[in-house]
Parts: sequence; structure tokens; C-alpha cells
Amino acid sequence: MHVDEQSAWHRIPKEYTCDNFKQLHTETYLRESKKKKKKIERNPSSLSSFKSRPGEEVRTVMMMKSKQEADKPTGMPVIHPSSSSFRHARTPNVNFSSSPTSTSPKLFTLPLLPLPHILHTYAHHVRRAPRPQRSHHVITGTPGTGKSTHAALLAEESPVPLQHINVGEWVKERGLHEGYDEEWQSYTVDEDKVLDEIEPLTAEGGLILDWHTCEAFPERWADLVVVLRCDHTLLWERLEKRNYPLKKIQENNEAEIMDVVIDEARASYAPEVVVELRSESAEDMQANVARIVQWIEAWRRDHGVAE
Ligand SMILES: Nc1ncnc2c1ncn2[C@@H]1O[C@H](COP(=O)(O)OP(=O)(O)OP(=O)(O)O)[C@@H](O)[C@H]1O
Repeated sequence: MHVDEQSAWHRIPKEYTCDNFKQLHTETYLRESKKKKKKIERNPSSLSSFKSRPGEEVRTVMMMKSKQEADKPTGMPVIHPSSSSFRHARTPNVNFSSSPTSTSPKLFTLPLLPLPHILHTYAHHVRRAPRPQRSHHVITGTPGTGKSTHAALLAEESPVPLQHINVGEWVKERGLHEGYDEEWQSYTVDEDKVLDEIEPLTAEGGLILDWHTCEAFPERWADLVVVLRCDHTLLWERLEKRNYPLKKIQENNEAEIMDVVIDEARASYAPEVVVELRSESAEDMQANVARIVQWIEAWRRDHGVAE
């Protein structure tokens, strides 16, 4: 299958050009804020760690204003998923808006920010400047949709070495949990431990993070987020074969019907990195992996690391 620049799932903006930097940074900040907010809602005691930087609330308001302006056309490519249907989501439209960069976030907001904060932000991006040579991939979906099978095949067929991390297995093997829940027959995951365990591996790039949830991962760990989907009756059969308790099968089945994982992915990452793929047959799996491989090759060309 040929994938050219226009029909690729998305084009990754050149992160370190000045105009894109401002827009990207603003959008990333807003999404990160949303994640932090979710975490605070789950665990109010974590609030203090998120308020440690001076001027945080002020900055949020400023960024909200900038975001409204950043949403206007800026002359950079803007990619929209073409449809809510995941079959159509495979071929997003690419719009190149024509107006120049005059509507990008205004610098006049900056003097209101505390200087240490500006320096912190600048230093953060300078530290991030050497980008990984390999892309990171998240493969997510309701349990049983085929994440591990896809990830294993992708690791085999990728043009560059990729490390498959089955997060569920890591939770068990490395004790990244708070104990076993007999009723649900599953471990209560300690997300902080999971993130701490993965973090040292992320600098080089090239991870496949295989988990049924994805919102906990920082955005920089996800150049591509693949959400696998499966017809719910087929999914039921797959889970029955695992001898899961009825309650667990029902819960997973409902999650698939209610679009829980795809909604979470869309709420957590930029739309252009999230792609939804069917995983109902061996042919689906082969085609999906072939497309991810093509995406990896496109990513490498875009980042100047192709041989
Ligand atoms: N596209 C597919 N076509 C046919 N069978 C599939 C497909 N994807 C997965 N399966 C089968 O479904 C079962 C579950 O697959 P797999 O373990 O990869 O799912 P998973 O999403 O990783 O599950 P979990 O989240 O519980 O680890 C396996 O028996 C696998 O062979």
C-alpha cells in the first residue's frame, strides 16, 4: 500500500520552528493541564505537586486566551480526522490554511508571566531539543481487541528496532500495583510506579506501549496512538475463551460499545496522532501493521532520520 504525503494519517509539524512552537506549546499545555486536572480530581492530595510553580493559575488563563487565537488559521498544516467513523478516520483531510502567522499566540501576554516561569519553559524545550531517533507508539484498546498480538507483529516487522512493553504484564511482573482485586480478578495499578518504570526507556524512542488505557502517558511518549476496535460479540467470544468472570466480560464489552478507550485517547492526545483501526481478522491485523510500518517510515523521513 502506497502512502504519500497527502494521504498519510497525519503530518507531524516541525516542532522547533518558531511559529509552530508557539501553537504546539499552547495546545500541549492545555491538554497536559486537562490531564493534571483529571489526576487532581481522582486524588486531591496530589494538588500540591501541581501547584508548585509560581503563576500557574495566571498562566492557564493566559494560555486559554492564546489558544483561542491559536485556533485561527496560522498558515501551518492543520489535520482533521475526516469523520467520526473509524473506517473513514483512516484517511484524514489535510488542510493547508493560507493566512500568515499574524494570528498565532500574542507575545504581549508574556510580560504578565513571572520571569522564572518563562526561563523554566524555555529551558524545558532546550533540554528537549535533541529528539529521539525513533518514534514512540501507543497501542491501546479494550482488553481482547488484539493489542499484544499487534504489538508483537509490529516489533517483528518494523524497519527499526522497537521495544514492546506490555504494561499489564509489567504491572504483574514488577509489582507496579497496590494489590490484587479478587472480585475483578485484576491488579489495582499504581500509575505513578508504572510511569517511573517506563520513563528511563523513553529517551531513545522506539517504544510500543501496549495497554488498555492511555491517558496516563505523557504526550511526548506518543507519536502515534493506535486504538484497536472490535465488534462486541466477537470481543465477548474472545474474552469468554479466557474464562473471565461474567462481570468482567460485561464490563469490557460495554466499554467497547460505549467507545470508552477511543474517547479517552481523543481527550488525551492531539487529534492527528490518534488513529482507530479494526481488529477482527488476521487480514485486519496484517493490514494494520503494514500501515503502521509505513507511518514509521514517513515519520523517519519527516524527522530526517531515514537512511
Ligand atoms: N485481528 C485479530 N484477528 C483474529 N484474532 C485476533 C485478532 N486480534 C486479536 N485476536 C485474538 O484475540 C485474543 C486476544 O488478543 P490479545 O491478547 O492480543 O488482546 P489484548 O488486547 O492484548 O488483550 P489484553 O488487553 O487483555 O492483554 C487472542 O487470542 C488473539 O489471537
